[in-house]
Amino acid sequence: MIQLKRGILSFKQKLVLYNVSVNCILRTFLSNIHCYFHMGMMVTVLTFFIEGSSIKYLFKYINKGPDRATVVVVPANNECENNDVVDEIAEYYDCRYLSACEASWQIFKYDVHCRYPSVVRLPFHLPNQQQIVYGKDDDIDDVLDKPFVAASKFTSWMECNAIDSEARKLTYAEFPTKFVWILNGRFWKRRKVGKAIGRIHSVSPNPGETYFLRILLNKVKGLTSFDDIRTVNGETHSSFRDACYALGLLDDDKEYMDAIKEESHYGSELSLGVDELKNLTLFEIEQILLRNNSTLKNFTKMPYPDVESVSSSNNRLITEELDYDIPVIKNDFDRMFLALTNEQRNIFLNIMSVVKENKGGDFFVYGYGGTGKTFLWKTISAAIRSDGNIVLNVASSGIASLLLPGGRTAHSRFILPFELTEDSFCKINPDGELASLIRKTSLIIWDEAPMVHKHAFEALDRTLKDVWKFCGRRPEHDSSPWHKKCRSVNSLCRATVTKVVEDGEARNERRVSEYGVVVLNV
Ligand SMILES: Nc1ncnc2c1ncn2[C@@H]1O[C@H](COP(=O)(O)OP(=O)(O)OP(=O)(O)O)[C@@H](O)[C@H]1O
Repeated sequence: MIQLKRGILSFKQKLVLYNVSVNCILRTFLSNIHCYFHMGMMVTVLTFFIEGSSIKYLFKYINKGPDRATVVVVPANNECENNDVVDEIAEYYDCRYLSACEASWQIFKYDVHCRYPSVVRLPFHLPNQQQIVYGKDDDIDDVLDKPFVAASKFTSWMECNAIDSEARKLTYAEFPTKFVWILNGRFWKRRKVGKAIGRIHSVSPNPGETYFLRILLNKVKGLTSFDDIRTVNGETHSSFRDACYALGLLDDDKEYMDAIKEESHYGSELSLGVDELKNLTLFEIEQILLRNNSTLKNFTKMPYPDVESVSSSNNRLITEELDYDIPVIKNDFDRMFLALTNEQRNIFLNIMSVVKENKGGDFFVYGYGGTGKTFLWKTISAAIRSDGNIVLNVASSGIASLLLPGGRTAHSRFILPFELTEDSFCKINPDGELASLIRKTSLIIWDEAPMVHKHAFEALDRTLKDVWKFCGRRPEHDSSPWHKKCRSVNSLCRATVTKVVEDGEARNERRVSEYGVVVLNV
């Protein structure tokens, strides 16, 4: 932890520097954290330490791209006089500012990025269906005569298998570990140095034969022709699908049917009728297909589920939020609850009493960096989730959202518009799944709230009014919109975090309190 105390920069409470230049500070940092980054970025980081006293921002800032600026280039006075015609194209500059460090790095031609081991993409295709790229004016005969048509990476792999015994020991995906693709000659050659791994691109089951071919390529070695791929135990099958079955790579549905029958003996108390069970199963299949850009409607022989009759418990968002391992969460909660400090425990009990009694309330929590706010959110989330209830953890920034269990950015979770105005609304359909999720939610935790404009809270507030109006459960007499929502069904907490530095502590605290009042008044 670095803190600026009365003009003295201290590093881990050991190193104290007086009147040091930025370079010197940089060197100290570099030697301590074993990495390099831009001078400009470093100064920004230092500024953040000074203002935020948190090492966390170090990691936020090294991931940011280079700064951008709009620069106006004004001609010198004498140029203006001589040149009355303005040539906008000649005056247009598309530039990127390079800091001194980045510029030197580029000048010395150091690697800007590298990946190890390298990944070799392995295309594959059905017979005579290799992809060919050609221009609209190209002569088709010339195109077909080109070497890449006769020898694709995939067909060359089969040719290599025919002549090289080492090659026959490898599947297609393993091939690049021992062989190198020579692009100019269009052949595979044994690898002498280096390391690479192969990846066969995925294929959805929709195209059929291509999908089954991919399954075979991942399993079978030493194939020398398309016929060879379809041959299993000396028998050449008519399709790759049949070859998969013959190899036992695709089992029929019998094992699933047996499992369902067996389960039905144990679950005899289940009250689901046969039709209900069929409908629910079809609904689940439909959900899986929808996630893969398909639908049961594409399969004419398959029945379609009665979606209306499937209860709201099939709301995907609600299911996801309830899909926690409750015994594990309970253990986490017990451990964290015992560790809470008195201060944390008081806040915890205050918030939880509001949640449990369904009273509704708004809370604005702030404290120094590292004082255990995230720890508190985790404990509260575990308490609510272990009771089988829903808590929505959101944060103003993506990085802060990663620290929260099941966290999302507020923009993503509530579909907040990027350009916020005083009339903005979130794109939440009051009749939709997200609205149902919000209505079922016991608590919303919004981390780092001061990082967004108050219009974000106002937009959410307006939208939530619509969401609650839709189900007609909001009491009319209440005066605070947030409160109305909370009180009607759920309790709701907007918890915010900010950092207060020692220098100007009182000023910052006042600003934070003022912001808290603004947010709570939304
Ligand atoms: N009551 C506690 N018992 C044990 N460890 C705790 C407790 N409170 C906080 N910690 C630990 O202290 C560290 C800092 O806490 P935490 O990240 O929650 O602080 P924070 O206030 O959220 O910080 P920031 O504002 O920088 O995000 C974490 O490692 C956390 O696990």
